[in-house]
Amino acid sequence: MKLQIALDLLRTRDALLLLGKVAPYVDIIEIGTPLVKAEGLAVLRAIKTAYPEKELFADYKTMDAGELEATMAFEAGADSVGVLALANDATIAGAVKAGHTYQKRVVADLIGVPPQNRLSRISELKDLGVSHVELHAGLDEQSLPGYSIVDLLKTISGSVLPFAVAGGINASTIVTVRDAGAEVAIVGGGIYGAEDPQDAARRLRSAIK
Ligand SMILES: O=C([C@H](O)CO)[C@H](O)[C@H](O)COP(=O)(O)O
Repeated sequence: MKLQIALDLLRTRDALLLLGKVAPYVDIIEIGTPLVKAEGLAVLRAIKTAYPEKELFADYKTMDAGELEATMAFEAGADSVGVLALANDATIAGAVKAGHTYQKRVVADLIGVPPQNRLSRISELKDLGVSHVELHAGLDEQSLPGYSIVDLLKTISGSVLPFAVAGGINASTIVTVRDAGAEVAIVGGGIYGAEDPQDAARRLRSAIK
């Protein structure tokens, strides 16, 4: 299983400072939605230039204009881009088309897809040419009483596509995520919110190696 850091920060400078401490422990660098909204395409260029050997994921959460937004991300250096699974099939198909054009990856983010609909939507996404999905409880959902990553993981069992998982993963839960069959564990707050982000990243890496 790969480890992806979600840079949900607001400044490129802070993202680069954090990466200076944690990059050796992660496989994929995610430009978080708040960061790309704050800094635009320049943050993709800056981080790809600083870490050309790392896979760069642009967390666009695209809901419309799939081909255009994916193209923008790919041309700025992203190796993969996120489109919302809730988007219209035409949006998904547009993003997939850009992925083929640039030979890069499109990940469909299941955030907001009701649990009972997830597996059927994954099958539809596969038919639309999507190759990877993300099982995702966002920051707001995580803050609700009773949120449990174990319950989240139950809803992906039987997926016909490889999946990443995001939803408040930390050093105590990452092994459960791996054992559920995830291809990628995405960790944001568990690293950037830790007292010692480098130690947090090191412990996450050693838990799954
Ligand atoms: O995608 C995310 C969220 O929607 C804010 O943009 C996070 O990057 C993702 O949830 C991972 O972060 P943590 O849940 O803090 O690990």
